[in-house]
Amino acid sequence: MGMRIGYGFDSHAFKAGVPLVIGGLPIEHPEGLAGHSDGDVLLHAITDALLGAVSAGDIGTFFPPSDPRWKGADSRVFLKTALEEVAVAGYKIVNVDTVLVMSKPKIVPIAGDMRERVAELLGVKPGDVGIKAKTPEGLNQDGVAVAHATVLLESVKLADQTGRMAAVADVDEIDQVVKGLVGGAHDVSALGRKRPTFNPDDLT
Ligand SMILES: Nc1ccn([C@@H]2O[C@H](COP(=O)(O)O)[C@@H](O)[C@H]2O)c(=O)n1
Ligand SMILES: C[C@@]1(CO)OP(=O)(O)OP(=O)(O)OC[C@H]1O
Repeated sequence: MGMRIGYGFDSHAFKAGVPLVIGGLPIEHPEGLAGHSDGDVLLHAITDALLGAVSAGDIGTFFPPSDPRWKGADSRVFLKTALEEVAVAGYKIVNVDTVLVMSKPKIVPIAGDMRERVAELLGVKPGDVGIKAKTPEGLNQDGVAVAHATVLLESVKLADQTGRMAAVADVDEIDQVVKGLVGGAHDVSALGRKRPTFNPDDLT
């Protein structure tokens, strides 16, 4: 089984006097998000997408809202646990895509910073994280922030094999270039590169 997808959704109501944190990024805004934890709607959706991708339950099964330990908790803790579940299952993140739905604040001006923050927390490149935003037009939900997240995972074993196959391709390509330059057959083993053995049985 090489690839897995996951989807997560969350919503929190805006509340005055609470700091606003979305995607681990503190944002200047008169209201924050109410919740048992810090209310980071985006990290909660990504956490659920990761857990769902490896069939490991959901955020509430690990961190029940009835447990006082998670009162005011930093949502990065939830995300870290989900990342551990992904690693234990033998997968790594290919990319993550998200949609935030809220009337305010405007997300696009801070989407670059948010993308970098989320990528850092996930241990991936900013180019592997999508942050998009919509207003809840016609939904009568101006006091609410909603987040949707999808993740794609690949098996670490398969990733290693792909890397090894690429290495084989590299050696062959170099061999062709060298042949073109010096003419005739050329033994790439003389270049000190070991040709990795690829066993298709490893792909099961
Ligand atoms: N909180 C938001 C909501 C929207 N945007 C940007 O505005 C565009 C138009 O949104 P509509 O929901 O009116 O279609 C949207 O595509 C985003 O670029 C935003 O930055 N922050
Ligand atoms: C994160 C938890 C932690 O108690 O509480 P909330 O901050 O209320 O967030 P929610 O998205 O409703 O998920 C439930 C809980 O697991």
